[in-house]
Amino acid sequence: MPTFDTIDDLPADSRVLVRLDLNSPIEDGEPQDNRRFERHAETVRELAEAGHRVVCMAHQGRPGRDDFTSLAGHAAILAEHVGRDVAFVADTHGDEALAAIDALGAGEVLLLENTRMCDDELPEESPEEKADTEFVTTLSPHVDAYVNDAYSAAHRKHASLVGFPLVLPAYAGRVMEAEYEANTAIATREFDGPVTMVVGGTKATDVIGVMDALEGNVDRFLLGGVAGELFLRAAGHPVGHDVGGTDLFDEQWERNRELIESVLDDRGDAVHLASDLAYEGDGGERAEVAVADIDEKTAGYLDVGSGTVDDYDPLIRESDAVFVKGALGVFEDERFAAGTVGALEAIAETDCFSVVGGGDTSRAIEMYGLDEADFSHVSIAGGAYIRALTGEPLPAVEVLEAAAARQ
Ligand SMILES: Nc1ncnc2c1ncn2[C@@H]1O[C@H](COP(=O)(O)OP(=O)(O)OP(=O)(O)O)[C@@H](O)[C@H]1O
Ligand SMILES: O=C(O)[C@H](O)COP(=O)(O)O
Repeated sequence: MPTFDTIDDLPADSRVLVRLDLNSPIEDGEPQDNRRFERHAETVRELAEAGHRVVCMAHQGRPGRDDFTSLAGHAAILAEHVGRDVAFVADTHGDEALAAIDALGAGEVLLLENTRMCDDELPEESPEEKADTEFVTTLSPHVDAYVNDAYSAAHRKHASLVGFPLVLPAYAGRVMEAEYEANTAIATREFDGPVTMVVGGTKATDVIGVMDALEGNVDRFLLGGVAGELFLRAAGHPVGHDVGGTDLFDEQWERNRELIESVLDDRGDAVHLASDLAYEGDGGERAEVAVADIDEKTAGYLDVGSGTVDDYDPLIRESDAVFVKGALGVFEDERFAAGTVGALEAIAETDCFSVVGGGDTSRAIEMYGLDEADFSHVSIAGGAYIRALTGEPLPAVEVLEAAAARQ
C-alpha cells in the first residue's frame, strides 16, 4: 500500500497547488483532448466541490520542440471535463500569477502557464535543490498545500514535481492513487492463477527491460510487435531486421540481443512467440504467413497472424491477471488490428485483474468500441508505467511519501 497521504487528508478550505499531467498531442498548435483531461478533471472537480481554491499547474512538450506550447487551450478542455470555469493566466509564478492565486474564491479553479516555460523547472536536480528555486519559494507562500496528481510525470525530478512537496504539506490526487495501485500490482499483489503480460509496440528496448525485471512475477509473456519479431530472430527465424527503410529493428537488436537471448535461455517456456505474421499483400489486402514458412523477410510484418490470435486467446482467458504493454500490431490500420483487438477483447470478456498501459496502445480501446469499464485500469502513463513495472522508484512519489512521514 502507498504510504502517502491523499486528498482525503487535506484540511478543509485549503488553497491548494495541484500538479496535473496534461501533456498532450498537439495538432495545428492546439492540444488534442485525451484521457488525461478526463482523469485529472475528477480530482479537480472533487477539490472544487469540496470548496478548496484550486491552482493547477502542468507542462506541455519540451523547449525547442513543436509541441512546446502555452496551456491556454488546455484550460478550455479541462473546463469542459470539470464542468466549471477554469481561469487561465499566462504566467508561472510572476505578479500576474500571484494576484490570480490570491484572488481565487472557494471552489474556483485556475490553471497557470506551462511549468516548462520557467527556467527553474527542467534541469533534473535533487528535491532539496528544486525546493530552493525561485519558482518554488515564490509560489509556496501563496498556497496552503500541494497535491500531486501527475503520476505519469513522477519519474522526472522537476521543480513542480519534487520541489513543492518539500516545503508544503503534500498529498496524492485521485489519479496518482489509482495509477500507483494498479501499476505496482504486478510486483506487489499475489494472484491465485496465472499472471500474463502482453508485450508489443515499437519500443522494444523498454519492454525487454520490463520482461527481464519481471521474470519472477509473470508466468507467461505473449509477444507481438517489434519485440516479438526480435525474439523470433533470436529463436533463429529470418525476421526481426529492417527492410524497406524502417529503423525499428537493427539498432534495438544490437542493443538488446544479449538480454533477449538470456531471457529466452532462462524463461523460454514462459515466452510465447507468434506462429504466424500478417503483412500487406500485393493488392493491399491483409496477407498472412506461417513463421515456419518464412525463408526471407522482404516486407514489414504489421500484425501477428490469426493463428497466433487463436493461440493467445485461451492463455489470456485462463489468466488471473493480465498486463498489457504495447500493441501486437499496427492497430491504427484496421487490416492490422486483429492481434491487438483480439487480446483486448479476450481481456475485456474475462473476469481477470487487468492493466492496459501505454498512451498509444490504450487508444485501441476507444478506436474499436471496447468499454474501458471492462478493464481494471487503463493507465495514462508511459515512461512512469515502465519504471513502475521494473520496480524503479519514482522520485515524485518518494517525496510524497517523505511528506506523509513528516505530516
Ligand atoms: N509490427 C509492428 N511494426 C510497426 N509498428 C508496430 C508494430 N506492432 C505495433 N506497432 C505500433 O506500436 C505502437 C504502440 O506501441 P508503443 O511502443 O508506441 O507503446 P505504447 O506503450 O502504446 O505508448 P507510449 O509508450 O508512447 O505511451 C502502435 O502505434 C502500433 O502501430
Ligand atoms: O507525457 C508524458 O509521458 C509525461 O508527461 C512526461 O513527459 P516528458 O517525457 O516530456 O518528461
